[in-house]
Amino acid sequence: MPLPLTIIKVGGAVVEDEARLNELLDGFCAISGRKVLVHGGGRRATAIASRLGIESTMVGGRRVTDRYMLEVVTMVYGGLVNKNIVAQLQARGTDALGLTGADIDVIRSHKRPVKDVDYGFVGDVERADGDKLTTLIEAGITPVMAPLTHDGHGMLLNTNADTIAAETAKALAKRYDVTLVYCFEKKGVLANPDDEDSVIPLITRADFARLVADGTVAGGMLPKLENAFNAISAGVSRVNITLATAIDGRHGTVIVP
Ligand SMILES: Nc1ncnc2c1ncn2[C@@H]1O[C@H](COP(=O)(O)OP(=O)(O)O)[C@@H](O)[C@H]1O
Ligand SMILES: CC(=O)N[C@@H](CCC(=O)OP(=O)(O)O)C(=O)O
Repeated sequence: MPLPLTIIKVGGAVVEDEARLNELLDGFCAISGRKVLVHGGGRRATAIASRLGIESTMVGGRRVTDRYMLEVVTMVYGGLVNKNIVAQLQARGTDALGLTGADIDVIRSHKRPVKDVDYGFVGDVERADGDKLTTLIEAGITPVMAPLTHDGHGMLLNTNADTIAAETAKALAKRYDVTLVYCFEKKGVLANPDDEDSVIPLITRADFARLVADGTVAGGMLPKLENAFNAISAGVSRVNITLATAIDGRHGTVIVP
């Protein structure tokens, strides 16, 4: 029986809010056994870019990234957000190591080809290195992954954090019994986005298609669900979308293969 491993992905609204982030990090540290934290920080990047006079454009929940925005996200995700989370985990006695995809070549990608939309410097993942992550994890280290990847030719690329979480989960599912938890500021996937308590307990692919078609699911929930289904179809044992203060797997929305 493979050993259990938990991957928690924390979204931008929680990263942005010190009290909520602290609560999430307390919860993360309380999880026993092997674990990985993946963070976003999209809202922080939008705010800092705006202060620098750079406007943000999102298409289908993903950021269009020109060379100036790439500089901003590199600083914000790889520096500000990642290093603060690592320091907070160290303060709680968790031996965390912050990684972008370029560090130890852990996530390789290529620049997304231009189709209907030119996303600019956005990376589509080719592979995540489960072996190197396993080496770190088995040495007692907790990886903290930022939403940046690289192309192997010196170019950093912006990659949605939900994708980083799914690709990391898939790579680690070859060795571990992986639970992937997407946590954010809502209680789960909502049947009515205006009603915070309208959590859909369980979603199949057919439900997802219907929820997109009727507009119930939109924006940042699109990459989250696309990645959630990708993960559950590729060997990840459990995928859950839930509130950042309810990461024990007993709340929120469960993704069904
Ligand atoms: N049906 C839905 N249920 C919950 N959230 C939804 C739904 N449809 C769209 N959303 C939006 O998706 C957002 C989550 O996406 P995003 O902001 O990218 O989160 P994260 O930073 O956690 O990845 C929610 O804050 C909400 O506004
Ligand atoms: C290409 C792309 O969309 N990259 C994302 C990466 C950060 C992210 O996903 O952050 P959240 O989890 O907070 O949404 C972005 O720049 O917004």
